[in-house]
Amino acid sequence: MHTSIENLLNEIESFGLENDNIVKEDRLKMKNITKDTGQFLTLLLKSSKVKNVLEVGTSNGYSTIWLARNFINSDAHVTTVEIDDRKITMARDNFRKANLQKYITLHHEDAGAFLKKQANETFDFIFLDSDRSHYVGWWEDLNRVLQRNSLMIVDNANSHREEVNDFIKLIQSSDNHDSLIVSVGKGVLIILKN
Ligand SMILES: C[S@@+](CC[C@H](N)C(=O)[O-])C[C@H]1O[C@@H](n2cnc3c(N)ncnc32)[C@H](O)[C@@H]1O
Repeated sequence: MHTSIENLLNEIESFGLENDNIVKEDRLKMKNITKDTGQFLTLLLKSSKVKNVLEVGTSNGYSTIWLARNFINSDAHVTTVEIDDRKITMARDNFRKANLQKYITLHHEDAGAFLKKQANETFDFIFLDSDRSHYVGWWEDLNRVLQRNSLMIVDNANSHREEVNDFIKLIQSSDNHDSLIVSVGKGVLIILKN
């Protein structure tokens, strides 16, 4: 890993953990992925020919940097969507510090509205880490914009199982998808669209 990006990731990780311990309001928490989830995403991207990642839920850009740093000197790209004004500002600042702006497009928008506007099979990897109450409602569009033989990764499958349970059941009932929950970080649901 590029040393300055590694330092920046460590800084953002520490900031997020400290911030989320102090602030009471849910909206103000960073809720970043764990470092091992970042490493897991890296393994998946490095072992594949993924070109067009969609991340739903940017926060301050910690997971986006984990994703985009794999694309340095390539033509692959991360598109990421975040609704919160303050987090958009923080993410933009962190992408600049990481010098990864050219590999990232940040959309300041509701993810549901964003998904509706995307063409079929636009993305060959999706990382879903947003407001879990919307996942079932977003599924049709998430599935529509994902290419076949591609992965969608969903965080918090163990830490917030009750909130993602209906979504997990929906995926498990599909004949066109294989899925598995792995105990990395907060629990990661891996979905393969066949
Ligand atoms: C768990 S945090 C994302 C953490 C980030 N992936 C990371 O690891 O650094 C979830 C984010 O989703 C955003 N969010 C919630 N509802 C959203 C929506 N409808 N559209 C877009 N973003 C949304 C929240 O503001 C929050 O920043």
